Amino acid sequence: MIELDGMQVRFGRFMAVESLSLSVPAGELFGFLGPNGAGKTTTMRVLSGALRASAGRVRVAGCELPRELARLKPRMACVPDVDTHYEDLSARENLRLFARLYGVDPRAVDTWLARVELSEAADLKVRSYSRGMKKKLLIARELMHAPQIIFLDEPTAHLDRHSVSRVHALLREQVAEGRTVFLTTHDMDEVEALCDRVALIAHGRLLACDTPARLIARHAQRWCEVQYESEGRSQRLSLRMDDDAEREQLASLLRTHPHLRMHTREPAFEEVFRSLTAAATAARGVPA
Ligand SMILES: Nc1ncnc2c1ncn2[C@@H]1O[C@H](COP(=O)(O)OP(=O)(O)OP(=O)(O)O)[C@@H](O)[C@H]1O
Repeated sequence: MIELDGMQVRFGRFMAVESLSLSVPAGELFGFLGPNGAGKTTTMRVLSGALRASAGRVRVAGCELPRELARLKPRMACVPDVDTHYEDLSARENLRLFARLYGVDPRAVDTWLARVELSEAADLKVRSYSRGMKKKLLIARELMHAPQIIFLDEPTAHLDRHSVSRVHALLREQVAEGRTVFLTTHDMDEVEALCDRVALIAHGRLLACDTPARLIARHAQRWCEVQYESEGRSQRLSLRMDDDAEREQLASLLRTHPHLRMHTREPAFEEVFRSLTAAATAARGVPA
């Protein structure tokens, strides 16, 4: 559904994305992650046709970009990280307007208002909406025409926990129906809960691409939290179980402190993100 081959984006002499190659099949929920300024939004703008790549090949839903953008547009949705509503219209009026533009059955408007839990507020002007409500309206507006490929820039930023679950459920429904979802996020719990696969970029370069579970197994440490008494004082230590010296230190403590308390900490995706981005920053000679 998405094929990037050696895609580059330069702004003047600054290289924002450097030779990015990625392949995302149909029906996948794909997360695109990276620290601030990594090149995520820039990449998404290229994929959705808002920006031309400086080099490389870009293919989305069978359309070669930028040449076949007009053919891609009706098959695609793009939920940006800024609101683009008509603020002086109500939510219902906004959706009706876009339903007409997209050639969608107007009855879908009420269905989508209900799906994003905005039925009660449907006739209020969007100007009075909270940021979370505006984001949910934007998602409804963009999903209403059943696009094959859905791009979302931080779709759950500013949403409360209940709304995050609602949006996650909606996105899972989309992929269950064979559509493809490509989203950016800074929320590492969201990555583990939602994404089939993720790509991690920093400084415009791809660092890793795999399932969250495989990335955790490969890049996250297993920790053991240890608590024991020494010279009348309580001591706490976090020891890495993949490090020979620290494993030996634990064995030694177990011999000398039989009442030691310990528990293992499950590795989380947060640690994959931290370790890979810190290594990428160090490789550029910049202090982390
Ligand atoms: N139009 C532009 N002109 C010049 N530089 C730009 C332009 N757009 C983006 N950049 C630069 O390209 C780099 C990547 O920006 P981008 O917005 O893609 O990052 P991001 O990964 O989405 O970051 P964030 O998580 O903060 O949203 C940044 O250094 C940014 O300043």
